[in-house]
Amino acid sequence: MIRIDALHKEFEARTGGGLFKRGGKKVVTAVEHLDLQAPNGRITGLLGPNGAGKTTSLRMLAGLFLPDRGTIQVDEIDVLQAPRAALARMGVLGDAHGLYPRLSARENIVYYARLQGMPMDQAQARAEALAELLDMRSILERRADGFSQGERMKTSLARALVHDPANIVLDEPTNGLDVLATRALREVLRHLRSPEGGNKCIVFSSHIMQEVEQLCDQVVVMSHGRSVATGSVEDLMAQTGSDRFEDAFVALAFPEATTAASGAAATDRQEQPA
Ligand SMILES: Nc1ncnc2c1ncn2[C@@H]1O[C@H](COP(=O)(O)OP(=O)(O)OP(=O)(O)O)[C@@H](O)[C@H]1O
Repeated sequence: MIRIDALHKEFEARTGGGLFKRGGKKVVTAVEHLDLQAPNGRITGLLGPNGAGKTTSLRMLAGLFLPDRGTIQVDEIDVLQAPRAALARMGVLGDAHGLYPRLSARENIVYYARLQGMPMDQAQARAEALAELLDMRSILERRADGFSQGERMKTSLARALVHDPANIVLDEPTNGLDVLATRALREVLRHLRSPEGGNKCIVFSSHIMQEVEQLCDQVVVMSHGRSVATGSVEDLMAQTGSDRFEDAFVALAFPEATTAASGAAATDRQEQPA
């Protein structure tokens, strides 16, 4: 189970400048008071437009960035106070897959298992089991440097799952995948969520509505760094009075655009000749 409370992160970004001019600095609030609760046996989607703060939130969850404020707990272990214990309970698939190109898929997985303190025979057995689960037997002995995007994703996912973590965190996992690879990933995530797959707590970020609609039990909509709505796809559609999830998302994530559009429509109606 993952719980995030009042998470806040700002960055100092450089602005302007040029060959003969010094640039300035500007504070960017990437995540502002974010709350999220992701239970076990459920897939929670973090859905938001570009720049909403999804990656920054997941990086803080994975212990890669320190938040300015707020708390993150993984199975009730505080990520800031006990990062190693919290990370041991998490499998993280980041945006940069970071495989060792000279190692085979098997060696990449086994190496990571050994870093987690797993004995060699157990690490090899785990690599075999994950190759079966992720349908990657045919690439297991190949070096990673020629891998396609889908093959890289599978190898990275196997590496993230090597220690059988109870919590799985994925940042835009379907980026660059074709329809078959996307389907395969969806099936794996559904399996991991099920009692047979271990009732995992799965959190993934996306800006693709269909992805979230098909997979998530719960959606947290992010906009401008904040969580602006939480609920099932049906809840969010009912909350916004929308027939389509895309409309619900636009109404929640871009309220200013929706208000402006309905204002313009009202003006148009008033200006219609009788
Ligand atoms: N290292 C950084 N320095 C300065 N600004 C940053 C940094 N990392 C993120 N930001 C800013 O924080 C905001 C949130 O970025 P983030 O990458 O978390 O969004 P996102 O929802 O993952 O977007 P996308 O879907 O485009 O990947 C953006 O305005 C981004 O420019």
